[in-house]
Amino acid sequence: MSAEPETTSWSDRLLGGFGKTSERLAENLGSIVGANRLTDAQLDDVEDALILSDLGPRAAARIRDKLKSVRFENGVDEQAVKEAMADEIAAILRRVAKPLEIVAFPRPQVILVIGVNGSGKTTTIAKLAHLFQEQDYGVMLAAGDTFRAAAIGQLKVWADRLSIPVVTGPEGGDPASIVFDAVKAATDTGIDTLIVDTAGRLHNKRELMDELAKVRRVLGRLNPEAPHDVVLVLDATNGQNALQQIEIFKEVAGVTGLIMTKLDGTARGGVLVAAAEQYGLPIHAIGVGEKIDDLRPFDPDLVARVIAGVYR
Ligand SMILES: Nc1nc2c(ncn2[C@@H]2O[C@H](COP(=O)(O)OP(=O)(O)OP(=O)(O)O)[C@@H](O)[C@H]2O)c(=O)[nH]1
Repeated sequence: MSAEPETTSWSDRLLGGFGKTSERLAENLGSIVGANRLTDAQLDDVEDALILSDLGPRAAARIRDKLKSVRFENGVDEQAVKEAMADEIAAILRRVAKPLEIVAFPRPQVILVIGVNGSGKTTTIAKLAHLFQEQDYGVMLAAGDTFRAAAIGQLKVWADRLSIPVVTGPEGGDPASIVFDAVKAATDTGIDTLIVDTAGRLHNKRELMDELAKVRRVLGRLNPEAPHDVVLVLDATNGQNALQQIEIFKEVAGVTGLIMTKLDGTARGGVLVAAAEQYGLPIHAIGVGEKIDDLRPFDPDLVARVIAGVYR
């Protein structure tokens, strides 16, 4: 039970983070009262509220369908409907909640992190590194985003702060050669996981695809299993555009899992549920702030209750 205070504060941060999302859902839901079943009109209202809260048409239709058969023993009211919604949102999220685990043998486990510029990629890499450090894993970073000098500098700053090694090259350098050096260094020094930053030039799909393909080829030469994970970082404030990014990066980079950031301060947190329902890709963690410990593996039941506005 020693983890209790930490868990509590994370729950509080989640509550703060998803506050706007659950407020939006409550606003759209309005007041609902009735006998033991939701009427068709009320089910329509629930479905609309879910869509307006960015949960997406598929998740909204699924939840509507499930709520149709729910019998509310103590009558229909807003709280009871929200509780029932929380159960169904949790069912959708449980299927995809999957923490990123270090299991590769031989080490290192190579994690490519991809995402458009500004999605929170670099910060997320630092937060992930911190999470792994907390679990006593040896972590190394590689600055594979050589497109912008600032990206390299930012990664170095985080590595210094966390006291972990980082392999960098010059601006405009070949990402594949940096990744090659990094894997060699990580292997030689017994590092458990190498987290690789990559460029996020979505407007030039061909170039990005070629670059990632080259990184993969080079990795494959050193370790046929690498990269073990290709994690797409998404900015929740982009709402439905985040879903389009999944579509494109799936095609370009073979995404194996997602991390959604900036769930704090946005009313669009419902997009997490839309992504889970629509793509079924593992969701490894969520970010609810700029601080180093603002990223955690996500607890689907807790997040569902926070979104539905029934936590506490
Ligand atoms: N509020 C909030 N801000 C975040 C979160 N994650 C990252 N940020 C901020 O978002 C901004 C962009 O994050 P970066 O990590 O630089 O994003 P990037 O995708 O690497 O972008 P470039 O460095 O431009 O390639 C920074 O100001 C971060 O502090 C989050 O979960 N919540």
